Amino acid sequence: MQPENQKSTDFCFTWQGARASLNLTPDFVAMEAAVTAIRVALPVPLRQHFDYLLPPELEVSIGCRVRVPFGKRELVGIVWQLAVKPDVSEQQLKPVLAVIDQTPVLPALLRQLLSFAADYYHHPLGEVLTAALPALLREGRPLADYLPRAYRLTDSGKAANPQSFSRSAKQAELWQALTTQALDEATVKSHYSGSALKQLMAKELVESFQTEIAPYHYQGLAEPALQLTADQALAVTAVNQAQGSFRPFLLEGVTGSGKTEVYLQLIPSLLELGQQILVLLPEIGLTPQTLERFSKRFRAPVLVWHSNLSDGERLNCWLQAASGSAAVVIGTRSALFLPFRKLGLIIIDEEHDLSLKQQDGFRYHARDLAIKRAALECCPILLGSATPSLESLYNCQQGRFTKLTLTARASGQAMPQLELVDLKQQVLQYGLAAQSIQQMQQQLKLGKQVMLFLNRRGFAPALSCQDCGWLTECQRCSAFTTYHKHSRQLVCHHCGATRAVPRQCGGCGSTRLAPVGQGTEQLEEHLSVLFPEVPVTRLDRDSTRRKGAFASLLAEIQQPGPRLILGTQMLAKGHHFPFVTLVVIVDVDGALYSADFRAPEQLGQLLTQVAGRAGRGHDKGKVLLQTQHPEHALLQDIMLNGYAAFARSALLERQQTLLPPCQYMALFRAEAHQSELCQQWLQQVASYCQQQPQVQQLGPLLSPLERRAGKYRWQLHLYAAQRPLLHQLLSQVLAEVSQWPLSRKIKWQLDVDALDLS
Ligand SMILES: Nc1ncnc2c1ncn2[C@@H]1O[C@H](COP(=O)(O)OP(=O)(O)OP(=O)(O)O)[C@@H](O)[C@H]1O
Ligand SMILES: [Zn+2]
Repeated sequence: MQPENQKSTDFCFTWQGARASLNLTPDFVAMEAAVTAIRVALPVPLRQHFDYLLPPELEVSIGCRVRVPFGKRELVGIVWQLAVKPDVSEQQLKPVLAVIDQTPVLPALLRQLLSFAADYYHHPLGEVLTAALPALLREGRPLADYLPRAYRLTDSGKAANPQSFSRSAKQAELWQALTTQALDEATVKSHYSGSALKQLMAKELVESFQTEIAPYHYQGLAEPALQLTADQALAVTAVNQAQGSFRPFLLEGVTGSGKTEVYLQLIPSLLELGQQILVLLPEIGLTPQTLERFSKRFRAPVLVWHSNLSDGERLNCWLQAASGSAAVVIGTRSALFLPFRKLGLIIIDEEHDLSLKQQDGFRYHARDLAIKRAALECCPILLGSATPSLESLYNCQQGRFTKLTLTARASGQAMPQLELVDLKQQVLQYGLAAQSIQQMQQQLKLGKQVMLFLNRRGFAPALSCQDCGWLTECQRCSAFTTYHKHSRQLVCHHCGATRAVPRQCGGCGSTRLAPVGQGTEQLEEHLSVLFPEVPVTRLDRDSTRRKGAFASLLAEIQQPGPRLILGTQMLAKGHHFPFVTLVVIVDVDGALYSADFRAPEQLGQLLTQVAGRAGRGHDKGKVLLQTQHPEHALLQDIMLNGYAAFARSALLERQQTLLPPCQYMALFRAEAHQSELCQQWLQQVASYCQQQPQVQQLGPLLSPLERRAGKYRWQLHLYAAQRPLLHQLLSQVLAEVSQWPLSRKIKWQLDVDALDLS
């Protein structure tokens, strides 16, 4: 019989045993004389292969890191293919300098995912790799350096005479502790003297050794689960039944319907099996509350992953995912590239959120790649939202996703009542209608909280001259500069340029400059005039800049008692505000007439999400929507029929107008100081693309934000009914583009499934 402890070491994570624990295919090949070159993925933004000679004394597996010469530099890359016929002549091949890993750091499944991503987004593999590997691994130190260490007595340590420490109590204390057991690094650091350790090691009485990271042991629920509603129970059963197979689900649950409880109840059965769960969130801001809810529920390690972690913390999370010692990882976009040992389920909350798509460099959509990952892992994936994207709804319609619905709030509370406030011919007080102020007063008097939504940070969108009408503009962008009263600056929200507030008008020299329009900073000031007794909490990018500020402002809101909460779209994202009974949407009119075909969808989502913050506790909620256009079809539709019906008709419209998600799209962008160069370059792309008449073109067009940071911006849209057709054309264009001299004079990008058309 196998002893118990040996069984558990089989599953333990050591780099010697990493191949087994990372589930790798046996692609280790001892290099033979016949092999010509190996292909290495390097972290450089170039669309080409990099082949190297492997000196006969070196051995390497696919997925291992190697150090190679690159121009005058040395780079750390990942072996991607063995035994390739090199792209260059044998004389030009340079040799690999060193092999860093004995066993792969990138398992086969992840390599497959990254290759897919590089192909799909037509992005250089090297940059895809950079997004996927923690920074410390890109530095090229052996992994063993990062594994946890522990301390134990050497043979002479064991034989040491206790009397010999009589002059050092601290050494005696540590030695004594080590006589009973080895101690891990963290324990030694927190409980014992560092210098005592150093001295014991110098005397060769104590030695350090590398320890293993073991898979987690699930110890059950830490708090009782809630009794599910019938809808919730159906959803949980459906996803549970798909365990062990790839199946995408969309959970469309109205705000406050208890989607999180569904996520929580899917997890225990997977933890029993030792599987891991990835929870993707669109924003860092949502990780603390989700972490709290998940770690309170399970006696199993729940980790977070986001860009605010230090390099060391990220590597730690990466190692724990790889070793199976992390049970649940809650993370933003790039968590989808973690090397889980056994992934059993992926959950994406707020799946409609645009932040799930990376908007610079490697422009991937975390939702779409997560679906690919689930397919590779053979596990279910659950996308949750109160306002699903038209993409996901379309996938349900096409039978690719299974739709699950939660139609009512879990608390039994009715959905908030929506009311349009017509601003025409009204005298407003600080941008608020008399009716809004009166209802705010009423709720505050009752001790309730009121939330005001205004999607414009700063004091005012611009300063204007009261004599000649001159407005403060950014010198580098086609945009006005926002007046920030607190920091006494004009800030461009597009390029970030700041300058001191001018004393005089730039047109006529008058000193009569005044703010135009209202931002959150100004509304905050006015609210404390209107309601001097009531505390105001403002949540926007400026008020949450300081580390920890966001969490402490959220904590304020969780306190009962009258309060005014004011903020930008930050407020709309998945937060649970139990004491808010009234939401006032101060101004949406700017968003009603946008040229972007996605604008109505996004506004519908935003309004529904903001409205969904009302009435989540015991008291019923109400939403006031202030507008100059109460007759606008979108507002009427949302108000009378709700998001689900609105989305259905929006999708129909996309079908009729041949727009995504009913068509596939890609966008070329060009930027340069000279506008004509961009236009010319895109024209060249457009002409080339004409060879494929089944791909429709729109443009080249000047982007809605014509100039940013001094550069003019143009775009060319491509649409096709069939994805392969579009992608084949894109590959052909990209091969051409690299040979055009003009390509070096401008900055260009390709954005597949572009969401940002600004
Ligand atoms: N079955 C249940 N019984 C009682 N209360 C529940 C149940 N499920 C969820 N709740 C409670 O309902 C509230 C709202 O749940 P939750 O925050 O999960 O909603 P949500 O669907 O994620 O909302 P949103 O989309 O607005 O973020 C929470 O306080 C939660 O504890
Ligand atoms: Zn600017």
